[in-house]
Amino acid sequence: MYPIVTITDQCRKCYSCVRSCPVKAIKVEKNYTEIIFDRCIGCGNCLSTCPQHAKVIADNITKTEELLGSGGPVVAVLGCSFPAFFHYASPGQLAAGLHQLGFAEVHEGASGVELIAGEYAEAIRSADLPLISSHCPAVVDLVERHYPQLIGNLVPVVTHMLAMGRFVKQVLGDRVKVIYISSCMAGKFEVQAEETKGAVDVVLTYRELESMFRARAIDLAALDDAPFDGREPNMGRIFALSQGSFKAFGIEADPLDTEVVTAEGEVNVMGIVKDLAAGRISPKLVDLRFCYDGCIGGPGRNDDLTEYSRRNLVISHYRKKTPYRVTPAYQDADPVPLKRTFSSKHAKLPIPKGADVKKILQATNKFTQKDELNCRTCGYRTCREYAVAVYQGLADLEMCLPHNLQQLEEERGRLIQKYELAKRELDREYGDEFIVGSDSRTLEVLEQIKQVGPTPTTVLVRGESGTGKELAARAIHRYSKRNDKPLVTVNCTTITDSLLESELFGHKKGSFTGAVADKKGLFEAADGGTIFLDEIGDITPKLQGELLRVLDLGEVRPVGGTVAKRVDVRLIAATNKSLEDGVREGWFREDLYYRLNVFSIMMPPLRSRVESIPQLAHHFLEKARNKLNKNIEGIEERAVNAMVKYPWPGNIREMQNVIERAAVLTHDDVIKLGNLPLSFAESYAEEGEEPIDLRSFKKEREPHVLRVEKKLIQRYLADAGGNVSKAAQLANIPRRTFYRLLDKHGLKGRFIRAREEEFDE
Ligand SMILES: Nc1ncnc2c1ncn2[C@@H]1O[C@H](COP(=O)(O)OP(=O)(O)OP(=O)(O)O)[C@@H](O)[C@H]1O
Repeated sequence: MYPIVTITDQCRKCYSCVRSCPVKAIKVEKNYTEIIFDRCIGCGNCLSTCPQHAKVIADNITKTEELLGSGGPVVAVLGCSFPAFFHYASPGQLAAGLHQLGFAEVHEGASGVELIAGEYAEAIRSADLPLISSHCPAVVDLVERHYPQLIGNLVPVVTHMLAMGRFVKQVLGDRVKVIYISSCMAGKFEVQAEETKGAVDVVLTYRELESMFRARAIDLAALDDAPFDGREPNMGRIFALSQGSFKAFGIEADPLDTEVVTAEGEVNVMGIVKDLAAGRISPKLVDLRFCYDGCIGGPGRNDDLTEYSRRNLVISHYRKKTPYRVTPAYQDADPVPLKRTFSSKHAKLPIPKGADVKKILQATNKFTQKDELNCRTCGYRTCREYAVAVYQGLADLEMCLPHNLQQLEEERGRLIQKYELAKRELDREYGDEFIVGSDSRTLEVLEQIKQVGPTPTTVLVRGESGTGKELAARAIHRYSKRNDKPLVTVNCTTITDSLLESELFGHKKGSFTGAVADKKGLFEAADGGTIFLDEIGDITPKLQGELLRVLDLGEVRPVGGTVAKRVDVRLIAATNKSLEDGVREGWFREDLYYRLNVFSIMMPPLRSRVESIPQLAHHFLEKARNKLNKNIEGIEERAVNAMVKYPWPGNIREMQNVIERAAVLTHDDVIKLGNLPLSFAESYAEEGEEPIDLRSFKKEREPHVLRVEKKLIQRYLADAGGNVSKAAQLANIPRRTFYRLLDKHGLKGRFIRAREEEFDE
């Protein structure tokens, strides 16, 4: 298991981790960033810099608890910096707390420092090339993974942590499990390495230990001191401090010395390692620690304390006496093997050619050197470094912020253009003359709209389907003082109830499956403007309740949220259902009904707007002409009359469709009666007819059929210019049948005569 885990859906790709990673061991995936463990040195920078806490330490508590519960002996070894973390308890109280958790013995890691001190002194004596200390696992990883040419420079001695693990296991036997507790992250990587496996079983951070105490309600400050086990350390206790290793190893540090170099912190360490690798420096020993302030500044440090107070706490522990249970087994133990080897873990990445880098730079709009801003927002120091990382698959193109901004700007321009087009299209669809008609009912509706438009009153628009309810809502908004703000239209029947709720009121992240982020609702989108809820009769009582709340309190509460937001929205609702029936039958809330029905407008059906039919017909022709881009000049009078005569249902949309269809069908520059569906010709033919005798269907039908048949024959002949063969073709019947029909209706002689006269001329 890798010691650092990415919580992928928490990552927002801010590239903080990329910026803070000293060895670029972060790969950018589509939705998150991931650690490349082959390159990672375990410095822990990505943990502390992630603002979303998307990089976390893998859980070692479970493993620790498993070991403690297994019945075998488990020994705790506390890192040298422990006094700087558990400042609220004495070392003895901490030891007592660890015993309560089930640890058989508690040791100080500082003893391990004293175990390896002699090896260090010997290594320095016999070295013939610059030595690099190997007690900081992050430095060891840095060399093994990124500067393998320096592997021979590493002091071939285990860290004090591993020395302690080997020491405890040598005395107590291999059955014992050793758990090392410190502020170090890299230690977690170190115990997994092939060369050092088995010495320490688990590495915990102080914070993980603290949460174990909390889970078991162990209050350290309330415990009596318990003695430590093993060998009592001395100078090893100051190892965690800056330059503490020299004191602990017995090396005299002299500030004027250029042979023994010491450096802490990422920048200094990286600088010295680079210098060594390049052969620019060759001191006798470089003592490196990756963390600033040494090990008391490790990634798992106690951030409540300053470096100064952490240092003081360690020094005061060094000076004080700590209770120890001294046993001969440890005092007289044989020396443990402390040598170790290192190996190259360098993962080679492909090296791009100049042309590859250039191509990547160009893909992010960098054509000249001036375009390379080196702004570092992508996490890389220079645009070229970033381009190389893209080539190596570590970074991706969308990480370049200036490029992204430019793309957004371009995209914005494109969207504005699209929006303008769509708006123009809409204006064409719902032109200024939005409600056409001069019949008394339409005029009455227009008057109502003009009156209610400028007020803040809620309006309920009623009427059959396709009678122009939405048109009326748009007109009301246009007449209102909010007409510079949005009109948001919602059709309440097209989506499910739960989705409609989140669409209208918004939702909080995680409030239901798929709610991956907070989302604003349409009420918020319409703030300052108007919302039009079409088919309001179809919403469920639960949603009716929420709606009532918005109307009463003027605030919306997002799904899954607790805090309501104020909105200023005017509501226009429409329905083709009888809400009164709804109230009676219980599917519509009475309180909401009264709240909506403050001002209601009834859209008249087409059948009661007969007077306006010619006007509407020309209006719809105009629309069809624009839509089809066809040059149609008008509608022949017969067709208009047929439409007036036609027993329309209520739906005006139907009339619009009839005209659009006719406009598609016509080959001329006018729409003719024949372009309308057949039923129009029939009803036109009935014009002036005597009242129908409903008593005998057969008797009544015959003359109607004959009349229509005759009219049709005449129409086909007219359309074919009197040419019988062509007329038969248009009617899609045999020529002989057509002749028979001409004969039957007494038209034969007339037409044939007419044709003959035509030829004579
Ligand atoms: N008086 C009118 N003048 C011009 N066009 C109209 C008129 N009435 C209706 N229309 C047209 O008829 C179509 C239907 O209108 P609208 O969508 O407003 O009706 P609706 O009552 O809201 O329909 P539904 O009940 O299906 O939601 C639209 O294309 C609209 O332009």
